[in-house]
Amino acid sequence: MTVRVGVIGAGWIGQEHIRRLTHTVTGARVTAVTDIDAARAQDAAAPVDARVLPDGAALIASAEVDAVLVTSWGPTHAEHVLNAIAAGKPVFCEKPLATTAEDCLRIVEAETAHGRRLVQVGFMRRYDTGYRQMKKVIDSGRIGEPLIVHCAHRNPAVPESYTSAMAALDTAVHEVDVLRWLLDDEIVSAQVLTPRATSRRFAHLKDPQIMLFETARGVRIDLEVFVNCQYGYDIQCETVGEEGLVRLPDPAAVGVRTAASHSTEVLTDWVGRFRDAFDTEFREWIAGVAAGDAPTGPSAWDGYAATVITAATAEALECGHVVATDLKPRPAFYGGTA
Ligand SMILES: NC(=O)c1ccc[n+]([C@@H]2O[C@H](COP(=O)([O-])OP(=O)(O)OC[C@H]3O[C@@H](n4cnc5c(N)ncnc54)[C@H](O)[C@@H]3O)[C@@H](O)[C@H]2O)c1
Ligand SMILES: O[C@H]1[C@H](O)[C@@H](O)[C@H](O)[C@@H](O)[C@H]1O
Repeated sequence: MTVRVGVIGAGWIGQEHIRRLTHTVTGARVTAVTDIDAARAQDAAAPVDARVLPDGAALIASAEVDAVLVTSWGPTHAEHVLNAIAAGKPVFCEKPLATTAEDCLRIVEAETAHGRRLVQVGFMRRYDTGYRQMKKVIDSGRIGEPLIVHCAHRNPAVPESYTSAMAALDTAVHEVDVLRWLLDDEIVSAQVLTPRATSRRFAHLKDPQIMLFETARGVRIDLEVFVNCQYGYDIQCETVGEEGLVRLPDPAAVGVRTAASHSTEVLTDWVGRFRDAFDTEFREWIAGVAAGDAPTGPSAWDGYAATVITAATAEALECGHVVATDLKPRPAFYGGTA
């Protein structure tokens, strides 16, 4: 069966995923595209022979759409995801699931009432080979109980529209998700320290930031978010356990020795760094939809947790104190005990 996908939002990542679904993933075809910018929708739809539909509601209702991909702006996600659940169609939503805890909970309630998982959230790091290897090592017990995690998330530069709160909401959100999954633990509090600011930033921005998280089992996480680091796109993660440590590998790159130096290239953006992870994420999602299986990737509950934890982190930046995340108990529908 070919899964016919409708795409809502044909911007940067929407276009990336349209290309991916068309040229990389087998068993999928993009049949419909919509964007509030009609010209952009047309430009994205034409090369893949997809139909342009007037809005998200029309796309979700279309008989030519089996599954929905939401890649519009964050504040619009909840409406599209809720419409897809009402239509009983599988929906893949790029992060964030929604921008408020209330909207995330509306999605959780709607999916629970539907009685079967339909929603997957686009946290692609869970599909990265290095993170998957780290998880295997942690789960095997080889490094003993995890105690501390050291992370860095560095972007070369960000535009003027990027705000200090986005360091948590837009950037650290990836670590928040992948660490909850890696450690199989919940983040219970957040704190943010602001070192001396880099001169290579727009004046309104607090950059870099050091985020400190604590999990329910007492693991401490430090995360440097530095979005004007200049030198490249660099993701680091090291988990220290009672009997050893495991470190995320850097992407494979040839070593060059010349003129009395040894160097390897550092990537410059997330598109290249996580290309393989995005490919695997979409291959697995499409295979599941084609087989009629419920999604196994990041759930609406994970989307809710990420939104709540990153909001608490942004609040911690503002107030300078430790902020409790105060997550609701995980419902049984999502593997919890509540
Ligand atoms: N997983 C990742 O690493 C990753 C990377 C980049 C972006 N994202 C997420 O993907 C989403 C899109 O980001 P982007 O960088 O592509 O943004 P973008 O601004 O390039 O594209 C968004 C597009 O959505 C359209 N749009 C907005 N509201 C709409 C609506 N209601 N209906 C139809 N179209 C609508 C806009 O016109 C625009 O073309 C964001 O939520 C972002 O956080 C995820
Ligand atoms: O939306 C992007 C994307 O999620 C990247 O993976 C992250 O490194 C950036 O900081 C963020 O702005």
